[in-house]
Amino acid sequence: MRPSARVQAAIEILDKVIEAARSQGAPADRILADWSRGNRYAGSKDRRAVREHVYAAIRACGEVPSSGRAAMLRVAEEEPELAALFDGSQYGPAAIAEGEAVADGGVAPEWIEDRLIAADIPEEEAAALLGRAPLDLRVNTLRADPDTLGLPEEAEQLQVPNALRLPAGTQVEQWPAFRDGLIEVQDAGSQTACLAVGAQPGELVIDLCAGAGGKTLSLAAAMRNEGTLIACDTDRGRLSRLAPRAERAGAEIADTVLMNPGKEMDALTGWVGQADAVLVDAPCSGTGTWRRNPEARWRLSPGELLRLVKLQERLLGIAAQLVKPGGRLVYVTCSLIDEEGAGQVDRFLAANPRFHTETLQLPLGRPRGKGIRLTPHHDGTDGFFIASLSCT
Ligand SMILES: C[S@@+](CC[C@H](N)C(=O)[O-])C[C@H]1O[C@@H](n2cnc3c(N)ncnc32)[C@H](O)[C@@H]1O
Repeated sequence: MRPSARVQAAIEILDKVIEAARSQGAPADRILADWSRGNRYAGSKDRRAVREHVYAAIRACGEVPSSGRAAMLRVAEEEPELAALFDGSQYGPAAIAEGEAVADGGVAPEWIEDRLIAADIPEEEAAALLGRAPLDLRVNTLRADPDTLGLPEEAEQLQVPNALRLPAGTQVEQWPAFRDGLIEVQDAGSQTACLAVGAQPGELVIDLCAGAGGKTLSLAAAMRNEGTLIACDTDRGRLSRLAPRAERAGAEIADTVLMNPGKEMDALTGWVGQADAVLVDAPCSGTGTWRRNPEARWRLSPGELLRLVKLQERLLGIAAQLVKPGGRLVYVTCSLIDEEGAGQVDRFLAANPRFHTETLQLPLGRPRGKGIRLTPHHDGTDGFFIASLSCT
């Protein structure tokens, strides 16, 4: 494909991404994959270039743009080489007309920017939310020794124990170390959240929102496969991905529990007041993960944020019932909005006098309210809020 044809393809894909964002349709990655399947003439370099154009435009536009072309013109305003490709050639985009609409820039829709400002996220921190995430690995200590693990590429050792960093886009899936479960792909912020749980061998630990088990596997390693680790979720598809991952990682103590949304306690009655630690890695707006999923900010609405805040509050209430006296409840979100983080914890503590805040000693992050906050700008990780609450 000629460079201008790649730009036109990206514009057409962006039109679909915009439509899908408005109607909560397919994510951008799926739309790109469909385009690749339907346009076999596009080689791997074409596909990579088109993808880069699409994501550059998504990152560049804070609000949902009016069209794919307006979004691409936003990028072209900053990049003269891209603007030159609007040349009206066959398969390329039409020449730029005078006064043509260009999408607004900015970090996010205004109402979200207001929430970030209220959460004391200054402009440069907010901009870093849209950078490119490196590839972080966790050495799986159930299978490997971090000191003797040889990897095919130079990996930077991070402050977080067992965490390594490789450049964005490194393909580790084919590495024997990955196939054999010696390493896991896991953001260093996510690894830090697991450290906050302080899971010990022999304990009963419940991962209430385990998803596909990214944190569960880390907890199993911290527990050295000794004790009981219960991984719960309401999403059958996600939870079903945990078992093969656990097998690869040699995480033998992880048991899964599928819960009914709204009736979660029905599946948890056996553990009331029993857990040494409960991790609530709550469903959230994901404002801290825009580096991986910049389109998420086009899909969030005030109503959806409110729904998530209420769900988080309910999940905290469930977790509180499971923690034994002397045990801990660790609350984590990958959001930087206070309503989902520091504010949520303040409300919980006010309503649950049995719980009080534990001071966390973590290798990354800064205090925020009664917890710790990690940001891409300050910590080089996804954005997280982490709080540890102990039960008397
Ligand atoms: C942030 S993700 C968890 C990610 C996972 N812990 C990891 O490290 O990969 C939040 C999870 O909460 C789950 N969830 C949503 N509603 C829930 C509910 N009512 N009870 C438990 N989990 C729920 C979602 O299915 C999703 O997997």
